[in-house]
Amino acid sequence: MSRLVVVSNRVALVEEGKQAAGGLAVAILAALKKTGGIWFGWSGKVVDGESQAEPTRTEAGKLTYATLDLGRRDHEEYYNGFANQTLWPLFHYRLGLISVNRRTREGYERVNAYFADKLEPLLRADDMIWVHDYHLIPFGDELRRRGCSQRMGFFLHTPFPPPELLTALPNHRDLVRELCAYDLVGFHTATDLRGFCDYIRRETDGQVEQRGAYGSAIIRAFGRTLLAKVFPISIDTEALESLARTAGRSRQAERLRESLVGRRLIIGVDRLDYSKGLPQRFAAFEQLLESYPEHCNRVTFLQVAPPSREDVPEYIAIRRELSEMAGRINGRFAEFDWQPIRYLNRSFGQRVLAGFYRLANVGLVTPLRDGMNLVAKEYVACQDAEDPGVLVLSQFAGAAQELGEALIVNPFDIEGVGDALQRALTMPLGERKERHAAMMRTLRSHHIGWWRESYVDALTRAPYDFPAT
Ligand SMILES: O=P(O)(O)OC[C@H]1O[C@H](O[C@H]2O[C@H](CO)[C@@H](O)[C@H](O)[C@H]2O)[C@H](O)[C@@H](O)[C@@H]1O
Ligand SMILES: O=c1ccn([C@@H]2O[C@H](COP(=O)(O)OP(=O)(O)O)[C@@H](O)[C@H]2O)c(=O)[nH]1
Repeated sequence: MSRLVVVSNRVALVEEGKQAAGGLAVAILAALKKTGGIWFGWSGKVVDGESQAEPTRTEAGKLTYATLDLGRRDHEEYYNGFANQTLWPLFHYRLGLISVNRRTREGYERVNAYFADKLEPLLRADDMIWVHDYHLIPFGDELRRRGCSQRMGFFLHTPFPPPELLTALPNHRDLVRELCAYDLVGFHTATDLRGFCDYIRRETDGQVEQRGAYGSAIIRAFGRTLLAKVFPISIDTEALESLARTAGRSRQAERLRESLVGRRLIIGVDRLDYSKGLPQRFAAFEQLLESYPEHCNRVTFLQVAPPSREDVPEYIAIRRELSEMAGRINGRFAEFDWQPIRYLNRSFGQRVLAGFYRLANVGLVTPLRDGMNLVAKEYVACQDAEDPGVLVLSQFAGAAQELGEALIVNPFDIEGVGDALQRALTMPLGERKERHAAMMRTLRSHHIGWWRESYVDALTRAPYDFPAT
């Protein structure tokens, strides 16, 4: 079996014997432990001056972590700049928020080239290379320029926008050409795959041949043949189910339960990101209290929102906006013994979250656009099958394409989400159980191991030499 080399912007260094945080880290570690290999990327540290000259290597059995500290300028232009102020809003359909400038684009290309310089000497001829996310689109092309002919796959964790939006980016063609340097390009949903195929058809001389029931296409473009395919990421369903059974009785979950003194609980858990639709969500909760005043003093909304990408101006703005909204709504509806919104700018570990999900009558997941949204899946997996809560889910989260039994909402329709909350809070047990059971069937078959194995299996078969039709 070939060795696997995983490349991602963030590397989750896990101490021997300790548990990795987050489904993606668990999946990648499981894949790497099987085949042995390297996990390469940014260390998460920013240093004064230049980026680190040589990677720091940490050995853990058959696995080597190779990480690089980024210099301040590289971090600013590559991560804060082009990745998070251009590609992130563009890929989340937010043209009004994109900033376009040559300096950050050059920084992005420079850091990708520098990463390729540092990984190339560590590679073996029969390695399989799996690159993750929008930070690293040019990375495969950079390796190819250095003569690397190994099998290379890319997985995009965000949405891929339709060509009408993508063409707002200067030099958009270069970015898509770089994507075509990979042998396999994975997306979360059929919508994302369609955006990519439409771009190839409309903006290049390339050809698209659609295949497969679940969504895949052979792409011939820029002198290369590659497979583009849908691989919806998921969670470790079984592990979360068993975690939630005991986590519901943990000290923190008990404290939360006691603090509610019999009130119902709505929960939201998101990075503090404008893509997550938090202002609209707060407004929808306000709408619930306004339209259905019987819930006043009977329902609490807990929103966990750890700050994210704090150097980027749009993230500073959304944080201010949400604090003001929470203050205003609480000021309007609170009683001396009840605070309607508990808004927390901090993160919690998976075990605590599992206990909180288990207690919550409603999981409220309303992004304006989201690649997948693992929180939606985690909420469902953590419910008690005999008395499950209800998932209210945005139609614009990738997860909605699999979890059709959730209450699917349009997050821009504040009154509609308010009504969905009312429906969720009053849904009869029989309907709750049916919806939950159907979603669990999906999550049990499409779990994180299935995602990882399907992707690695497809990459193993590269390079693709499909006969032209
Ligand atoms: O690394 P950060 O800048 O702190 O951001 C955290 C991650 O956010 C994004 O997550 C996406 O991946 C999830 C798993 O596939 C998916 O469910 C979600 O919809 C996406 O938003 C980002 O794409 C990651 O690279 C970041 O590490
Ligand atoms: O306080 C928190 C908030 C979130 N998460 C985890 O972070 C991930 C968020 O993934 P998702 O796909 O929902 O969104 P992203 O942040 O990747 O855009 C999920 O596994 C959450 O359980 C966490 O561990 N602690």
